[in-house]
Amino acid sequence: MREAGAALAVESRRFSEYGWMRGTSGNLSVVVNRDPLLLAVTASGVEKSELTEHDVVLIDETGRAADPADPRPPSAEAGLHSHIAARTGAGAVFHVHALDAVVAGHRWPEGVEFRDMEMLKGLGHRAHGTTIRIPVIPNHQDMRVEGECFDAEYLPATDLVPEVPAVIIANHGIHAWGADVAAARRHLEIAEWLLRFAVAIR
Ligand SMILES: CSC[C@@H](O)[C@@H](O)C(=O)COP(=O)(O)O
Ligand SMILES: [Zn+2]
Repeated sequence: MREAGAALAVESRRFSEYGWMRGTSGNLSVVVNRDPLLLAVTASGVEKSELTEHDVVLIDETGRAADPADPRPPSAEAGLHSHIAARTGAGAVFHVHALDAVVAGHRWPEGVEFRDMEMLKGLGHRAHGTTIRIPVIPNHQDMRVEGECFDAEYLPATDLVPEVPAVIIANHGIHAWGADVAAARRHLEIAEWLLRFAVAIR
C-alpha cells in the first residue's frame, strides 16, 4: 500500500499542477491484487495537491473499504474505479476534473469524435483512417448506476480495434485507465490534449 500511495501521490501532484485536480477534486487508484480484486484508492476529501503516500485506502471489487483497521473513507467515487478495473482489466484508473474535458462533454453529449490526428496513436489507435469516440455518460452519485452507464458505452478491444481508454462524465470530469500507472497517465494526458484541441478549434 505504501508503494501504491507513493505512486499515486506523484500523479496527484502532477495533475494538480496541470489544474486538473483543484481542491479535493479527482481521485486515483491502482490495482494491488487482481484476484480477488483489491485497489488502493485516494481517501475521500483530501486536498489533491497535498496528497501523501498515506492518503490511500484499500477497497474491494465493490468499491467498499477492505481494511477494517483503516477508519478513513475511500473516495466517494471508489465504486467506479473498481468497476472500471474489473470491466477493462486496467491496473490503474485516474479521474480528474480537467476543464476542457467537461466543456467537450457539454458540447458533444453524444461523445467526442476524432479522426486523422497524430495524437490518436497515444491512445493505441491509428493516426489516420478510423474515427474514435470518447463517450460521455451521465453523472450519478450512486456508483452502481454510474457503472451501468459505463457498461452501456464501453467497447472492449477486439482483434481489429483497440479500446478507447477514457470516458467523460457529463458536467463532472473524465476517467482514463491503463495497464499500469504510466499507461493510465499517458491515456489521460493524450485524451485531455485531444479534447482541448476539439474545444479550441470549435
Ligand atoms: C470538488 S470534489 C467533488 C467530489 O464530489 C468528487 O467528484 C471528486 O472528484 C472527489 O471526491 P473524493 O471523495 O475526494 O474522491
Ligand atoms: Zn469527481
